[in-house]
Amino acid sequence: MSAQDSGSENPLKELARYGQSPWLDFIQRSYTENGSLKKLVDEDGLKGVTSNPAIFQKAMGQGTDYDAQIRSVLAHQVIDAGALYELLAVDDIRAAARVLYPVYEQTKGVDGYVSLEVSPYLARDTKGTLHEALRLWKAVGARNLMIKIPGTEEGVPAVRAAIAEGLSINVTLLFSIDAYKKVLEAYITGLEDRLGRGESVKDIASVASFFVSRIDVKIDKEIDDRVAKGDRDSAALKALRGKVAIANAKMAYEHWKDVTASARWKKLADAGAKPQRLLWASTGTKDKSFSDVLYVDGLIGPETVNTIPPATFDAFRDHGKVAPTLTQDIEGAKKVMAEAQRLGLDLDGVTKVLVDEGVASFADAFDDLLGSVAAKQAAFLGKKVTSTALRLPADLQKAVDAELETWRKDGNVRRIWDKDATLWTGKDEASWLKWLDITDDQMAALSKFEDFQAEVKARGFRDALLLGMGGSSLGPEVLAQTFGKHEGFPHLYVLDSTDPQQVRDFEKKIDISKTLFIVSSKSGGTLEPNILKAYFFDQAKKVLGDKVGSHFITVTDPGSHMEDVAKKDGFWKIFYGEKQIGGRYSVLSDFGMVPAAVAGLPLKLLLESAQRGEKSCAASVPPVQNPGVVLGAVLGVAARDFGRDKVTIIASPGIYDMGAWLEQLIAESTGKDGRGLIPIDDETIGKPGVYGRDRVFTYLRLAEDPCPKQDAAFAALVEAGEPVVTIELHERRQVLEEFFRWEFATAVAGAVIGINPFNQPDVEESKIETKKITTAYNETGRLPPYEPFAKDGPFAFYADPKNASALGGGKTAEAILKAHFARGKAGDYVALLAYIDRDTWTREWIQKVRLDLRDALKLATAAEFGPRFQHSTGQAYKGGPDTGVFLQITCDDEVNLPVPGEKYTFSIVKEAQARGDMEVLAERGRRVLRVHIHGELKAGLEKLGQDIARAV
Ligand SMILES: O=P(O)(O)OC[C@H]1O[C@](O)(CO)[C@@H](O)[C@@H]1O
Repeated sequence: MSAQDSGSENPLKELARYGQSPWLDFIQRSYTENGSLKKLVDEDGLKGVTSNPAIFQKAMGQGTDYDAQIRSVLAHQVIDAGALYELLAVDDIRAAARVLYPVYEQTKGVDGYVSLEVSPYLARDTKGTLHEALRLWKAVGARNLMIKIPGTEEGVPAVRAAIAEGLSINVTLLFSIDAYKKVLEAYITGLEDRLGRGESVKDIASVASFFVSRIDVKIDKEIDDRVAKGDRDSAALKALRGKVAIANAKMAYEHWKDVTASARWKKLADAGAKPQRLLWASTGTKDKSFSDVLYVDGLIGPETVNTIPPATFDAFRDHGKVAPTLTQDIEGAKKVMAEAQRLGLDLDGVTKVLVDEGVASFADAFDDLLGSVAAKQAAFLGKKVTSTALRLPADLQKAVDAELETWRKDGNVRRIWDKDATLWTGKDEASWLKWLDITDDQMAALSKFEDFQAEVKARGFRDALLLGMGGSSLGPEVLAQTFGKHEGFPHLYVLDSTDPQQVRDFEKKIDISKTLFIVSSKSGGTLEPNILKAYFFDQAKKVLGDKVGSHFITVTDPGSHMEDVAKKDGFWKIFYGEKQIGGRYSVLSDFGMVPAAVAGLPLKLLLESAQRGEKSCAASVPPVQNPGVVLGAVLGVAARDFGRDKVTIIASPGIYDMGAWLEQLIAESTGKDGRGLIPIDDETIGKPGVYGRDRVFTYLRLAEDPCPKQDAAFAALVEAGEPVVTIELHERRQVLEEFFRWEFATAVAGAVIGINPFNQPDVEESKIETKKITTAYNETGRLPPYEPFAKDGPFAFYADPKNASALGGGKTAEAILKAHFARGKAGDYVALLAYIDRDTWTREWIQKVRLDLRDALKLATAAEFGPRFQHSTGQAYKGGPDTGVFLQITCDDEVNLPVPGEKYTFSIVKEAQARGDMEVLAERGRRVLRVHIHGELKAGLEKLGQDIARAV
């Protein structure tokens, strides 16, 4: 017969007679909304509510309670999973606090509290905990709130500081008397700090959450194990089962009594301070052989709280026994403790482990919770965000899963956002991470770009020509190619070549008198944008006279040479880059935003898409749900553990140019120290049989305009068991989301393979070699001599002695090419490095040749134009894995153009760049051959293509 059936008082209510307040260790929106919580207050004398990450995980991770609010938040905000969780949690806490507020008033602030825990990730971080405690306190804004802080070594100083700040604190995860003593001391000292400053201590409350049942679980297990092994103290050990936790709690209470009786406390009490009450937590019975109300029945005493899980709460209402047990039989409790010590039960060890496990399990629960929120968010956003499907061979998938779990356990996503360089090589990585939150800054500065956009429109430019290399041109090129010309705005062209023919081609496309020139260079010292600026400034001056400067703007880092040039030449505007963002990570900084503004693109929408990318990769999004981490883990693990280091990028025709931007990002970031990923961009997809076993295929599929041929080819790859990552962009502007995601993924892949993804140590070398040659030319008017080792028809072949001798002495083009390509073996790649005009015809030509090579050799191929690729994939070719077989292709220039102020011409620069490139490749022991085409280029290329096809 239950206590209530028998007509006696409700045991829960009766607790009050002995000075104990029952709180509920549970919170759930529907429970608060449907009046269940209020009913407990009214009928059971409930006096408080506690929550923790595990409780929220149960509440939010399952069911649909929160769906309506999530949808409405997502309709108005671009937000990350952590911030979204917090909005929901804060609302829940506020709602529960409203229900409990009458209790708070009636008890004059002794009871009626609702607890909200700081992020469990901060359990070892004093500063972070305090900051978060203050932030949450403000966010909830309820007097009857308690912020929950773990009583770890690092948490204790935060408790003191938070108390001193006037917060009410619930100190959680206490298992040992020692830890509890420190917490009580922190509380008292915090109050004293306030008093010392002349501040009131009246409105502050605190509880110390002493965990009970978890101790028995551990100790009883130790007992059972020893008994099972036939311990000679078996009988004595068994007698302690289910007793140590309560005895331990009683000892804590004895300490509390001593301290609150002290003169030190009396001083605070006289000033109106409330004692920090002991709160019994973890009071659900785990061992079914014990009473289900063991940890309530046994711990009833004055000025204490028991926060009771719902099932135990119901059980206690039904058959709880109310008696002043906490202060009874203290001698017995002492004996239990002494006996435990005599028998060698390791209570100290157990309580230490329990703290670590407690921290870890709340962190696990929080990961789980944030993962559920992130997954829900992605599902509700639907086509507003890109979606990703992995189809990986089982062994790769397994390794990726393991990597993701390691990332979760180690909190690596947070380490990225915390700018922890030790995630990579522990060098200067932290100084290169401003790209992480640049999008938020840009959004805040939106009006600056919109005003500029309006000015550009008002000036009626017909064309815009961006001059830059690598990170300063490839992002803008994607924007220009993907979004096209916008009514009322100039046509955006991007020029990143020193090939005089190509420079001339662009000059012909534009009307100089109606062109806005964008000189784009982070360092401001890069050769190409400088000489291109010199050339076009000179040309424009002929047309525009003194007004020439008003047709030029620059995007460059503060203090750069280009800033000086722009000031001297009276440029219309100077936009600045961020010094803490490297070129290839700069597309969401002004390096992308300025050309986007010029081209008349919808800036807010684009930034919103970029922000979606940023938020989906936020510190709060656990690895499995984090699209940047997942992609980075796949690419990193595939390369590191499976030799699948050729990241093959295929994009739908509408967004094909993404590949060129990705090439630089991936290659320059990861290709160093003999390791890295080799991007294979725009290699027409073939049948599964044409590939080696060194690929990961990434398919950027534009769902609004897909290519059926690509779809079918990818389906065949999946069928054949190749690793395929399909990223679906539902609309074009999601390229901005993907910009961020790939930046993040590259940083992750860099950590997985163990390199610094933010430097480019090998690029500099070829620049130095180039400079030597152009300087020599300026001094002598001639290029240094350079002799081919063989000639055949229109072709002259060059190589350093080592490479030349490796080619076996063949004299014909076919024989030389055959010997060269025969050097490639499984797992290698072939790269065509063409220092020629990059136009439709040459692009088709190079594409055909690379496919001939791929299909014959079963090797991955790269088709690159110089000097463009030097600022992109060049780093990986020189510093990455030694798996490249390079054919450099150069030509006589039919057209040449002067470089104002220099003796050398564009043609000389291009030659110097090709030689510099070749020299460094050779010096690094790479397999490289140069073929120079004399005479007419098209005929020469056609013949070269035929010779290559015959050779392989
Ligand atoms: O913007 P800048 O400084 O002119 O540099 C252009 C490109 O050159 C590189 O330094 C490589 O040479 C890239 O990293 C960079 O994106």
